[in-house]
Amino acid sequence: MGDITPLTGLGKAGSSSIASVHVIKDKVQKRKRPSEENKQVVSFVSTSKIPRKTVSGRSNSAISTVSTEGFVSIDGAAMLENALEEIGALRIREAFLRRLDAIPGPKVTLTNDIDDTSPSLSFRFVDSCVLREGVTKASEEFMFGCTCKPNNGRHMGCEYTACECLDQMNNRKFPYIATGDRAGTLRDGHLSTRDAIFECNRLCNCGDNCLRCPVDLRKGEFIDTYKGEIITNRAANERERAKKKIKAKDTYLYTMEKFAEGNNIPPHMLYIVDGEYLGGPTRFMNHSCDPNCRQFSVSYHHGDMYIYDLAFFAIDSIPAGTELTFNYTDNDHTEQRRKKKSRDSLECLCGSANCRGYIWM
Ligand SMILES: C[S@@+](CC[C@H](N)C(=O)[O-])C[C@H]1O[C@@H](n2cnc3c(N)ncnc32)[C@H](O)[C@@H]1O
Repeated sequence: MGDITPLTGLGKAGSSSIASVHVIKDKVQKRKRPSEENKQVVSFVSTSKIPRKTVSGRSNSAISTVSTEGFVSIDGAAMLENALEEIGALRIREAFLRRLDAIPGPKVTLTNDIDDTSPSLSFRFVDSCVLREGVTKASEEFMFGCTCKPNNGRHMGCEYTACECLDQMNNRKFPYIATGDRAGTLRDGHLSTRDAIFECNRLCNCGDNCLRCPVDLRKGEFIDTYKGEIITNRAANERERAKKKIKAKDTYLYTMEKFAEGNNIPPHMLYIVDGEYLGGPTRFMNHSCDPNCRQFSVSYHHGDMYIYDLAFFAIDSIPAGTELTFNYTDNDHTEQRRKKKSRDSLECLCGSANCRGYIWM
């Protein structure tokens, strides 16, 4: 993607703050489409490694002085400034919590048990992607649904049938488990692949039970999709350049390149989801070299190779309170290892035993 390296995962800038997404176990309503509605309850914990930021943008360290008696003395003006900063930070947090409360569906909470930094208020939660200038979806006219019998005479929808929606899937196998304890979760056979998932859509004939209705965070469970502004490659380059100028480190760009190779789509034609300013809870998910989630590409419009869902699934059973992570560069380990350290290399702070040292080189 121009002067931005195409990524299977997230962006490429340097490292700074690390807010993270955690699971809080809760029941999720039975709903039809996993990647749109069966979002799990998550909480955020900021594990920021950057120095404390103040509302005024100045460091607090400049306003405390150590007296000869060895006590910390703070003058009146500095105390006032400190108090105002605290109030400002509190207001930001309260405003952010109000935004979290307003997210439809299961409760999302935010905690920061590492430091006193506040989340940015220039970020807003959205429940679906926002298409920006130059980005177009494939026309609905080209959308088609399957011709399976409603619920296939049972309660399972159209799995294990000649469902046309599976035509684009490797080996034509329905990717979800239909019955038992893990009903609705991704099959182990699929979890170990990077294969895209093609699902039924509103034009399909198969009925309401076709898809999944998970109730807990089990292995293979759908978590949520990555949401944000969908922008062109050119716009993404411009945004990256602007960020470089101000030395901003965190990156939230996610390139939709799953179907590029098979369809000869050149990098400059690809769309990118930017979750920095508009996004969902998964925009806070950090990278880990030993992740518990993986992103899968899920498509409903079988003719649209540019826009699809970036859906996260648990690749293990995840106990409540565990940070949700995924591998930003996934299968690119070998390629990453071949690369040399550069200005854009991002040191990995995941702390896992098999940490490869860098998220990307
Ligand atoms: C999508 S954001 C993740 C959420 C972000 N930490 C936040 O607070 O909003 C991606 C950025 O987080 C940071 N990050 C995520 N995982 C990291 C890791 N394992 N080591 C170092 N930095 C990480 C990097 O700066 C990266 O560009």
